[in-house]
Amino acid sequence: MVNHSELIQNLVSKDAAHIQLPTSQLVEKSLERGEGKLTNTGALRAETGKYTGRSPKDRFIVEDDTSRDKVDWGEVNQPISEEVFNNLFAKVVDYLDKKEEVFIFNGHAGADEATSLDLRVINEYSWHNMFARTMFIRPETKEAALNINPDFTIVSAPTFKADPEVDGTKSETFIIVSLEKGIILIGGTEYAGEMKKSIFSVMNYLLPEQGVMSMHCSANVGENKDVALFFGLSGTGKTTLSADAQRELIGDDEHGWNENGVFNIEGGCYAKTINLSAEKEPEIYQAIRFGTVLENVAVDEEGTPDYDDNSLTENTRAAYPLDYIDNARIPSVAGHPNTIIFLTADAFGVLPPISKLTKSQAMYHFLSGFTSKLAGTERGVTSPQPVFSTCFGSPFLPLHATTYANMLGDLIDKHNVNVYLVNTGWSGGEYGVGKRMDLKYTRSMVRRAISGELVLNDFEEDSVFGLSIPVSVPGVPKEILNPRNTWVSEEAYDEKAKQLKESFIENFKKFSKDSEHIAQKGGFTV
Ligand SMILES: Nc1ncnc2c1ncn2[C@@H]1O[C@H](COP(=O)(O)OP(=O)(O)O)[C@@H](O)[C@H]1O
Ligand SMILES: C=C(OP(=O)(O)O)C(=O)O
Ligand SMILES: [Mn+2]
Repeated sequence: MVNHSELIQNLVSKDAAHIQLPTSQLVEKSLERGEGKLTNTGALRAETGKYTGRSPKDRFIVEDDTSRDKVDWGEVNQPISEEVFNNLFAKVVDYLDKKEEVFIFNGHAGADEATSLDLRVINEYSWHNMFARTMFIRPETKEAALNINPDFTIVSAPTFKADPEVDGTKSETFIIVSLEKGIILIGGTEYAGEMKKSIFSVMNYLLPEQGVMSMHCSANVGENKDVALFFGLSGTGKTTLSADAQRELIGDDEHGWNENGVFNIEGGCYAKTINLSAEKEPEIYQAIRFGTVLENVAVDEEGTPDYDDNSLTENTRAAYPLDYIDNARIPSVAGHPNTIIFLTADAFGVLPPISKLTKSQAMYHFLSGFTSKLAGTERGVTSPQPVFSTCFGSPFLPLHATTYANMLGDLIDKHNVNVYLVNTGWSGGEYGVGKRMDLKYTRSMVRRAISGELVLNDFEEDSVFGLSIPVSVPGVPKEILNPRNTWVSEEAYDEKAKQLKESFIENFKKFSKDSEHIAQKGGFTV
């Protein structure tokens, strides 16, 4: 019998356990241990070796009495036995116990106190602990942190490699969530994003049970208290578009929505830095300083980061505390959203750059979750791959998609929310022919949607998907609004659009008969 809490307690009380080190000491430790390098921005820079993105094929949920009847098992939520988990857990803890040092952070996930999760992160690496300290919510004092009795504990040992034959994993890498024990076990990968996304998955399991909607979205709020949400799979623009000098940032990736409004789950942001520039993304650029962790960013001998260099990965990242964005709202809590934006990076170049959705179209597109997996965030993805990622976040959803969709539908109704579909992907042809939508145009469109001006607009209906396309948006060339006009050949556009529509229909078949009415109202027949 493995006594999990006793084993964790042994690690925590070990002499060489560094508990709740402040950022400066974590930076010092990381440098002293040779884990990273200080850049001339002040940010700490680390490399993650061969895993520069998430490893979804190595992610499991323990199948036990708690999870068995609740989790939507399948390719995303792969079951693993209690026995495999227990054996591996004991091995990993023993492995860490033999290390000279371990790093421990206590904190929270969820800015709403009623549903906040108390957590502890035990790391082999100092820079990982700095990442955890940056990305989760930091308790106000060290004393408060030490008093935390965690609901969930992450145990991360990147240099521990599993032997699939012996350990029952699929490879040397594993991310295993035990909902019953409140433990997340990570080994074989140094990609720091696994930690934050595993806690997000846990919140996506726990919040709906408490009647709270959980969402893979960014959020910001304007002077008039108008809240906007941006849903989207990785790389579609959640972080970029939510950082806006004219609006307060609530958070860039994970939120809950309860009877009072929305709240951030995290205490930091995790921005993509590929091709980052001060001109295009000033808020993010200036957030890269002491206290920020740069992951897989190329740095020259003088310590200057080169954000255009993708030699290690497309998925280069910066993790910084929320308050490094000037106008961040902390505690990150706000009222009910007025506008919801679904971000899609359409690699076919077929969907309009912005369209207004009816309530049922919104439900249809939320369940479909059409977008592309962009290069880098998941292992093995090197060019945009069209994908249907239900709720724009299927890798992180333990429950059935309709649980989240029903909750969102009720909230949209209740709060009379305007919903837009925004294509931040390709225009003028598919990937390889056309080019990615210009960020400044996307920003203009999004601003007009949020300000409410677009609702008053004239719309034309697109013939393929029945989407309402505004006929004009100030600051945006008219000819790009209807994608059909941007292709060299209209016939080629029609052909591609037809193909995309068919894949929408095919994909929607996975939902039950109950969802058919959504498809029909969404402008499709199943
Ligand atoms: N039209 C556009 N809209 C949004 N982002 C764009 C656009 N064109 C290029 N990008 C780039 O795409 C990336 C979006 O990444 P990010 O905002 O981090 O996505 P997410 O937070 O959804 O994972 C950024 O590197 C951004 O500069
Ligand atoms: C960190 C990730 O997501 P995002 O790009 O949405 O922040 C991820 O998917 O690993
Ligand atoms: Mn992001």
